[in-house]
Amino acid sequence: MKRYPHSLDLQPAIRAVGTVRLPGSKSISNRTLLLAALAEGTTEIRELLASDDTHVMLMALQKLGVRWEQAGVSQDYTVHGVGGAFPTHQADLFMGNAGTAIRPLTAALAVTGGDYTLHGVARMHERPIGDLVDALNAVGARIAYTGEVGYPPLHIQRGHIHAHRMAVRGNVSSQFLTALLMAAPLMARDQAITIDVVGELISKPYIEITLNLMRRFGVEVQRDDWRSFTIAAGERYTSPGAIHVEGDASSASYFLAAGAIAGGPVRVEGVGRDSIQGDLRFVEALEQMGAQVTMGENWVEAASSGVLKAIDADFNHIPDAAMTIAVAALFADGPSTLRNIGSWRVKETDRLSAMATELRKLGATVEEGADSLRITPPAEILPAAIDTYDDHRIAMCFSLASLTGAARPGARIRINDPKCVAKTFPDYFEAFASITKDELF
Ligand SMILES: O=C(O)C1=C[C@@H](OP(=O)(O)O)[C@@H](O)[C@H](O)C1
Ligand SMILES: C=C(OP(=O)(O)O)C(=O)O
Repeated sequence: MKRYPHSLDLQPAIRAVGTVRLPGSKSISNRTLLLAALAEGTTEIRELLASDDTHVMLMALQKLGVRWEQAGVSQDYTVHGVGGAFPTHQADLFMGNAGTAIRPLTAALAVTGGDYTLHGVARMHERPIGDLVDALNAVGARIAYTGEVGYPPLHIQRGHIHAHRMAVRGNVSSQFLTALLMAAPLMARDQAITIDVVGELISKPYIEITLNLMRRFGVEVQRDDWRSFTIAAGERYTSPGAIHVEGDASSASYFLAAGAIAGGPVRVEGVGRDSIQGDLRFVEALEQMGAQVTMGENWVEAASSGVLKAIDADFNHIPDAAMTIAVAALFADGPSTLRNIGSWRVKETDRLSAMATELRKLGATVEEGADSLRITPPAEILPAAIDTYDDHRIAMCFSLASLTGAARPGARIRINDPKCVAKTFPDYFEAFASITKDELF
């Protein structure tokens, strides 16, 4: 893995311009790995993301007896599907801090049967999983907490699943519904299964990614809006042969915001107008702020010729990319408000509180609500050492404060513990350096 120093100093840059080839989508990579493992047949996965989160998924699948090979030093993998049940019935699995690994694997292991323990880094043991465990145990799974109730570590034993209807709460994380949807065909052997969402569902576009990939692996889900999802009896995953992983739209947000703040154009390659990732809707927020965005089949570009406009919007549908808007708001012409982002509190860190603290270091006035942030930009961005809380997105989005916008110049930014970017984007700072210039041409 990459080596970064304990802290990284970013000099102010007066222009952002260039092209970045994006790493693969985390959400698509980890879903594809699991579906390929569960499917009948062999799947070629092209351009899988290389990062901590995909590493824990690959290692877990290996421990579960799934065979896969990497083609040389490329990010192309061959996964030999096991056709429903994992060959290894006992395993201790380290999940790091990957929500996209622990949640779907918990459901898949609980319904296929065996004796498994799942644990992760300290923060993983503070991230809720109770709604998913409740939904599974209610239909006969046997999942126990070995630490605090409601949180990993988990001990999964063979249960007796008898379900034609399940219910799951959707207001803490959409990953619980994603996990049940992906595991449902493993349960729906003789009868259809309906999953009802109880209460509000957050982060909805991630469910579209789940349904899209399930469809590519041969399983069609009938849905009633966002309320209930039905998987017919006898559906099973079959390999589509090959799957190409799109570039990561959340990772794209940093470069596109750089183009919007500091002139541009900045182009990202690997994701484009047919993307299945909701985070691409981040560009709508950039446009509202006054940036010019253009999009092709496999690229997106952002530029700006003036002062960014303040924004007041609901960001529930793009919780990850919304962090990028919070830093872009430093360059706006007035106070911005980000609403409906309460899920930030249960991610890599309490992101609402951490973002407020770090934005204040740069001179911003920040009001932290229960599920919102109001950011008033400073007259001048102050030099600061940004703490990253082991949160890759904090490390990445605060790099933007080193850019010079039309409203105010960027500052000298130190990023403490930058290596946390390895969760989704190990080469982030090299890619960022490649588009920042300290002279106009
Ligand atoms: O399903 C997914 O791939 C994800 C869903 C989102 O989580 P929540 O549903 O918990 O908001 C997002 O923040 C996370 O990075 C990836
Ligand atoms: C919330 C995130 O990750 P996870 O998939 O672990 O939930 C994230 O990547 O911002």
